[in-house]
Amino acid sequence: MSLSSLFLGAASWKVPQACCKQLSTYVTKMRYLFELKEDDEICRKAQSSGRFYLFHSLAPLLQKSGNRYQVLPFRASELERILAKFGQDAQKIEHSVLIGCSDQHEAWFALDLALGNSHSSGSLQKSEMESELQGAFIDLRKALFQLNEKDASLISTAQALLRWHDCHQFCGKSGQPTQKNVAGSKRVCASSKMIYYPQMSPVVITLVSDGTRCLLARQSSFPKGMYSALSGFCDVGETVEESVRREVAEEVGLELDSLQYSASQHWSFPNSSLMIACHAAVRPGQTEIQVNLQELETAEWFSLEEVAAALKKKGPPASQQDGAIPFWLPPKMAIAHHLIQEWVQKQSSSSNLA
Ligand SMILES: NC(=O)C1=CN([C@@H]2O[C@H](COP(=O)(O)OP(=O)(O)OC[C@H]3O[C@@H](n4cnc5c(N)ncnc54)[C@H](O)[C@@H]3O)[C@@H](O)[C@H]2O)C=CC1
Ligand SMILES: [Mg+2]
Repeated sequence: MSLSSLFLGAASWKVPQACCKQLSTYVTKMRYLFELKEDDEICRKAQSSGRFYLFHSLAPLLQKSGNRYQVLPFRASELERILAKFGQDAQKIEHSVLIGCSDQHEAWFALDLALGNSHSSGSLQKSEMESELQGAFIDLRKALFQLNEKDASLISTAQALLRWHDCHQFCGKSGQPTQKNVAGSKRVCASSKMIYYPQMSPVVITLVSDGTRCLLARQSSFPKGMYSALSGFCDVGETVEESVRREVAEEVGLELDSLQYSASQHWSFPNSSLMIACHAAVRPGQTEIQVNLQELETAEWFSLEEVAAALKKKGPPASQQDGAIPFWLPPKMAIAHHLIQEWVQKQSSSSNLA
C-alpha cells in the first residue's frame, strides 16, 4: 500500500481495480504460502501431497553429480515407508517445517531425521540411512557452492529453520516446552502464551572505496589468502547507516563520507543472518587505516587491476613456490562477491569514460 493511499478519506474509497483482475502466479503462490503458515489443517493436508527435503543433524541429503550436488526430495508416502523401515513413527513428519512451494502449489517441507530423537525412539544410523536413501548427508558449508542457486537458497532456508526449532524447544520465560505450528512458522508456550518466531540477525557488509581503490580485509578464521568486505552484526537500536559507520570505524579506524545500499542476502553461517550490503566512500584524503587486531588479521587497499584480476580466478589458488597463497575473493554466491563485482564494473565504466 502506498503512503498516499493510507490517507485517502472514506468518501473517496473505491474497490481496487486489482480485485477484478486475475491474480498472478506469484501472488497466488504467496497467498497460498501465507495460508499454509496460518492454518494447521490446510498445512497438514499439504504435507500428504508435498515433497520432503531430508537432513541429518542439519546436514542436507544430497546426491553427487560430477563436481556438483543435487537435492533429493521425497514424497510423503515414500518418507513414511523409509521412517517405518528405520523403526520410526510416521508422526515424526510433525517435526517438519514448511520451506516453500512450487508454482502449482506443491508444498515443500524439510525434516531432520536425527534431531529431536528421544533415546527410546531408536537412533537412526546415518550410514544405513544414506544407503537406503541413495544419497549422502553433506555439511552445508562444503556443499553450498556446488548447488545451483535456487536449491542453495532453499536448503539454506531449510537448515536455518530446522536449527531455530532445535534451539527453541523451551520458553525463555516459563521454562516449559514450546509447541510448533504445523508449518513451523512459530512456536507457542501454552503456559506463558509467549509466541516465538524464527529469527535472523541483521549484519552489514560494506565495501569501502577511496575513489580509486577498495578496502578488503581478512579475519584469522577465513581460508588462507581470502579477503572480503568489512562486515559486522548490527547492534540493538541502530539503523543500517549507523551500523555501517560504526563497524568501519571499529574495524579499520576510518570515517565514512557517504554510503549507498546495494543488495541483501540470507546467510546461514554460523546462524541465520540477513546480510545488508552497502558501498561506502571515505572522506577525501582520509585513507590511513588502523586495523583493530581483535577483529581482523589485516586490511589493505587494493587497486582496480588487482581486484579485477582476482575476480576472474575461481576458488582458492594453488600456493606459490615460497608457500604463499595469492590473494583471492569470496565465491559468486556470497554477497561480498556481488559487492566487489559491482565496484569493479562501476570503476571500469567510469575509467572508460575518463
Ligand atoms: N555472505 C558473505 O559474503 C559474508 C558473510 N559474512 C558473515 O557475516 C557475519 C558477521 O561478520 P563478522 O565480521 O564476523 O561480525 P562482527 O564484526 O560483528 O564480529 C563478530 C563478533 O560480534 C559479536 N556479535 C554481536 N552480535 C552477534 C550475533 N547476533 N551473533 C553472533 N555474534 C555476534 C560476537 O562477539 C562475534 O564474535 C558472519 O557470521 C559471517 O559469516 C561475513 C562476510 C562475508
Ligand atoms: Mg567484522
